[in-house]
Amino acid sequence: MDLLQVRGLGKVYPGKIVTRALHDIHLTIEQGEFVGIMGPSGSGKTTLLNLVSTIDAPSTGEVLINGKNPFALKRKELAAFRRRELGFVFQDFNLLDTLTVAENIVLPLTLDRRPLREMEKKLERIADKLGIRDILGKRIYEISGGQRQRAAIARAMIPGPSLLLADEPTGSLDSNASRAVMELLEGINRSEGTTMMLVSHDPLAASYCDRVVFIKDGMLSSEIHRGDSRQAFFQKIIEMLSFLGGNAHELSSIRV
Ligand SMILES: Nc1ncnc2c1ncn2[C@@H]1O[C@H](COP(=O)(O)OP(=O)(O)OP(=O)(O)O)[C@@H](O)[C@H]1O
Repeated sequence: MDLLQVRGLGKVYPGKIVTRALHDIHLTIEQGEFVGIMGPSGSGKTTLLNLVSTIDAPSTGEVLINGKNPFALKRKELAAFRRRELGFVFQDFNLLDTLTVAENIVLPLTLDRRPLREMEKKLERIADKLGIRDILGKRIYEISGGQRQRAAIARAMIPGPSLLLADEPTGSLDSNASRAVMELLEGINRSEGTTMMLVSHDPLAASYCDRVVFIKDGMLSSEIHRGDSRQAFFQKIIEMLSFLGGNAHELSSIRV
């Protein structure tokens, strides 16, 4: 079943200099698929993620999530749709520093006014899954970057979203923490069947996906599938990035 359908999507940013950031994008992501979006700086990756996540509205075309067009919803319905159907993971974690890990994780359920018992049960389950049970009482400033990202993933996953959207989730992490975070995302994708879309410059992170779609100059340029070997996929991703071009610094942080 198709979880995400992007049809003829385009985005033009108006202004003194008009920027056509995306042009006629067609992309389908199946239920349970883990898809990476890569491309040179300025190619339109974040714009695509912002349109799929309903943060920004398209200039042309449409986005369907579970067959529903979120842009057709009223403001309140859209807020509820976002809270229940979509999970977000960001490079800089977006956690509230003065709250505990547990308070941060249950925040989406608190906003949805879920019963306390349900929150506790879900918190326990997700904390076990992400290996952060022993830090639930700590405040965000007391934990490491890798632990912060795990807490952010737990917060994104606790409502049971249909689609998890991750924007450079390893961008602030060292290679060991990056690997651990990607293994967790891959594990959740496999065990919970959550569909995932990841935007990243990091070939290591992208190599955990089932498929990587490349964007260049606001258009889809190609896609490659993982197959059995993550190592071979990693190599293919690097070759494709070199082929597509971009700035040298984008490839300078490659971690094998
Ligand atoms: N709010 C905005 N207003 C005007 N132009 C924008 C806006 N956001 C992005 N752009 C432009 O749209 C194009 C695509 O930007 P986008 O951020 O989607 O690229 P990206 O692939 O995510 O880049 P990076 O890898 O550097 O994050 C760029 O030319 C950018 O300058």
